[in-house]
Amino acid sequence: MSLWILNGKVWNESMASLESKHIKVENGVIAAIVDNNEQVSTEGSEVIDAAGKLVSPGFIDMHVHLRDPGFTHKEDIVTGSQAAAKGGFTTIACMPNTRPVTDTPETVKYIIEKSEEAKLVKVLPYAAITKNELGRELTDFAALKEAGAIGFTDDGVGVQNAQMMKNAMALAHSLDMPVIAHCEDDSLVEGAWASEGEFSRKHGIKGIPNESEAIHVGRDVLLAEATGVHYHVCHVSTEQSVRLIRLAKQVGVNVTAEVCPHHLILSDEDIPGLDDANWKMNPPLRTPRDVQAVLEALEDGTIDMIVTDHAPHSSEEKAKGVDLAPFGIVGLETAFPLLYTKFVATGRWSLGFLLKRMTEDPARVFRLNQGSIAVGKPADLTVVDLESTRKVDPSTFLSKSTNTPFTGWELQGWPCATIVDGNVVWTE
Ligand SMILES: NC(=O)N[C@@H](CC(=O)O)C(=O)O
Ligand SMILES: [Zn+2]
Ligand SMILES: [Zn+2]
Repeated sequence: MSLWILNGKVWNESMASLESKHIKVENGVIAAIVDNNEQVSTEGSEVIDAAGKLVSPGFIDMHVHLRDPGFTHKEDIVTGSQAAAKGGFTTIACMPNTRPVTDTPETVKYIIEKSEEAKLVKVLPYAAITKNELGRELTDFAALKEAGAIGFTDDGVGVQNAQMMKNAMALAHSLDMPVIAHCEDDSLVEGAWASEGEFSRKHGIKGIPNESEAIHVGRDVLLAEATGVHYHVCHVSTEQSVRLIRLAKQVGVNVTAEVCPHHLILSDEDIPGLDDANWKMNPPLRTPRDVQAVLEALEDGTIDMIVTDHAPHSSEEKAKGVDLAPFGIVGLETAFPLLYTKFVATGRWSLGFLLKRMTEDPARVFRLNQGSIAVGKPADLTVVDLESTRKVDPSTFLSKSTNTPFTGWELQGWPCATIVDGNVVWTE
């Protein structure tokens, strides 16, 4: 079965411009890319008319919570994959803070099998560093790798003990696997939910200091240097973390990092008040100074990629109020239009830069055979209508959850079709 995607606009990095192309897909693989003024025979093929639309490598999101097994009232592998497809993502990596925690080969295999059955997007499971993410005992890294885990992380919590982290890194390195870290020192956080800044001062609430994140980043880049492991920092949110990662990269430590759209776009000063838990996430929205720092770090390559940290929670859970509600916001269905509207439409970034940080860079860092449009590559493609504008309306989300602070935002550049291995898995 073959497919032609006709007249789509493909980003050409060397020309820094869009060029109209016809793309042929055969057996799930890109078979030809030709100039759109060339005559092609589409007889017997499926055809997608992409005239006027962007055709991008499928977006890759290395930080997603699918909540399956165990918390399927928030999300499951199918709905999370549908939300990903609607957001233009063709590959997602899912976090192990499920119930049970993804700390055994059986749970890793369950995720792989269920996502393969769903035939939607590619789902790459992370496994936990410690059993039940309790920080007490390492999981069986070799068996988890064998089952298909792509890296180790206790996302949701920081690994508090330095020796435990060092042992994890040494073992992961011996298996040629990365360690992905949620950086948070519990002793510096205790009960707070918002950042130490204007917002916490104005409302007289306890704040989370920047050092709670950066202290783990500093510790871990030293441990990564000592062990040689590929160490990847989750959801970087502070100026101090950026400084440490930049320095570590300068001296050759094998460290990479990610940032979320909300930490690039919102600060603590945007939080409307104390009654909407959709502004509560971990790490918290930091000060405007931190927002500038992570933005500049993404731009100069200190931070390698953008991820959503899609963290669905039910409306009932979020209605418990800011102190009791769980941390986290959904992200898959708004990420691209948010970033396009805020940074590309305003002229701060080129379109190519945004696409690179959402495709080629995550593929490079995690050694995935995706992230570019080239003959012989899997036909994982996203079609985007860069002209379309629409308001964020959570009632249209395919995710089971609607916990977003972006409701009502007028955004431009919505995905309109998502193709995985040559199959259309979502279309408007
Ligand atoms: N980011 C969040 O606020 N929440 C995540 C956990 C995490 O990513 O640390 C979750 O699992 O809900
Ligand atoms: Zn985390
Ligand atoms: Zn997370």
